Amino acid sequence: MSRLVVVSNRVALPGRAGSGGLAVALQAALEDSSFQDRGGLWFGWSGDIADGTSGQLHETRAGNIDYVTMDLSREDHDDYYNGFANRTLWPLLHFRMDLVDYSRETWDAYRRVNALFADRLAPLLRDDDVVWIHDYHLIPLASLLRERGVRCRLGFFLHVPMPSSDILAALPHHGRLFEGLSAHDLVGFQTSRDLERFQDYVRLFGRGRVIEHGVLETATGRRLRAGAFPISIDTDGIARQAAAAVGKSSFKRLARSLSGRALAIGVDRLDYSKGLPERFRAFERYLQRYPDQLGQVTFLQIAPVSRGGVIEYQTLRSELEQLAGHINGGHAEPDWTPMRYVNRNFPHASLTGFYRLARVGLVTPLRDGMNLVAKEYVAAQDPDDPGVLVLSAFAGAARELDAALLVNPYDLDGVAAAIARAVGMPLEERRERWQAMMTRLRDHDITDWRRGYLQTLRAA
Ligand SMILES: O=P(O)(O)OC[C@H]1O[C@H](O[C@H]2O[C@H](CO)[C@@H](O)[C@H](O)[C@H]2O)[C@H](O)[C@@H](O)[C@@H]1O
Ligand SMILES: O=c1ccn([C@@H]2O[C@H](COP(=O)(O)OP(=O)(O)O)[C@@H](O)[C@H]2O)c(=O)[nH]1
Repeated sequence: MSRLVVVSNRVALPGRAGSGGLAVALQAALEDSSFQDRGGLWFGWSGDIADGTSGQLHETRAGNIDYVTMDLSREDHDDYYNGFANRTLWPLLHFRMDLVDYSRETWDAYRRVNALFADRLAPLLRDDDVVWIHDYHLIPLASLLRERGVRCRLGFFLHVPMPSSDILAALPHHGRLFEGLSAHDLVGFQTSRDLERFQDYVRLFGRGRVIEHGVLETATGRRLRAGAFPISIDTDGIARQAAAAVGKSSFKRLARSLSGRALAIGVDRLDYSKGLPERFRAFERYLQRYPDQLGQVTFLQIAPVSRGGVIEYQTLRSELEQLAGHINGGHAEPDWTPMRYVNRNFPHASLTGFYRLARVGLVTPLRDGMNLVAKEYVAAQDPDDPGVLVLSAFAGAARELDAALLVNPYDLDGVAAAIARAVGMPLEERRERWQAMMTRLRDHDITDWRRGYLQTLRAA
């Protein structure tokens, strides 16, 4: 059986805390016991900024996984990660043309860092490896590996949305960037909508052809497979962890602090794609519109700081601080604060308990590739008394979790109404909705995602 080599910008290094669905999901996929005996290599950025130049490698091993990571210099980190990846591609891929940065320097740095990834990775590869490259940071990597003589099977998975082709075409270098994808044997997306939009792009702007659904011919005449592979979670593992969390002090402290009130919870990186200002405003709208429920719900928003070096994220942080203060200032009582806003990162072992305690899970991104928090919230519920998921129709997860209360995150009245409905929902309806979502998550867990993708890649 061939070795699996996973390549991503973000690596979940053993013993290092961090948030973000890609690292959480890949770690779960690689740790799966049914896979462990084959072993694997995870290659990516070390998370550290070097004093000098980029490229210093670090190696470590845990279980059957080798981790090889590379430092970036301050300049490369600023221009590749903060710059082209997170100020150009991230807003573009999340339908935010208004936030796209068009500077040419960061595009050069993006190409340079991808070339360095290729230089360092190519000597580590064997011809019978299966290489699985992840996300928008590394779109050109496969073509750069091919230029360096790499012949093994190469797959790509995009964790974020694929926007409509008209949006992609607004990027000055879109042709050069996206033709790099054709060096892969398989390109995977989160949902069939993302796949369809990519096929439209290849047809309308990429000078390629759709031979049949999921089989494309690019401008260079090369054929590649493309498909939808919705990422998932370790469903049973999360359920077990949540049940066990009830005995933990973090769970008990939070439960005590609610004084019998219902909890609504949001857990998101502090990112404008997550729709946090809209969610805060919708919660305020709920407080205004449903006076009969006033004082019954406490909203806890956990939002660890993310990409703090990027100006748009700094601005968002200030906006949220103001909004949280405004909402509490206007609605708090001497014995009740409607909103709690926390910028800390919590380990999964605590988060799963918080999810289980929450009567309402608020997951309302403006756009999201998948959103694993939505899936984790469902898996963490008590089957006898499950909470209600309020989920944005614009998250990839909404395609599978359609038994949630689906909302348009821009429609504050609609979100407020969904919160009120969730708070008052009878037990029987909560159980029915939860059961439908949990069945889906048990059938399509993280192991199913990894197997489905890799089987298709091996067959491609
Ligand atoms: O690595 P960071 O810059 O700290 O950001 C964290 C990750 O954010 C994005 O996650 C995406 O992947 C999730 C799993 O597939 C998905 O559920 C979510 O919708 C996406 O936003 C990003 O795509 C990753 O590369 C980052 O590591
Ligand atoms: O304090 C936190 C906040 C988030 N997460 C995890 O980070 C991931 C976020 O993934 P998601 O797909 O929801 O969004 P992303 O951050 O990748 O855009 C989930 O597994 C969360 O449980 C965490 O471990 N601690």
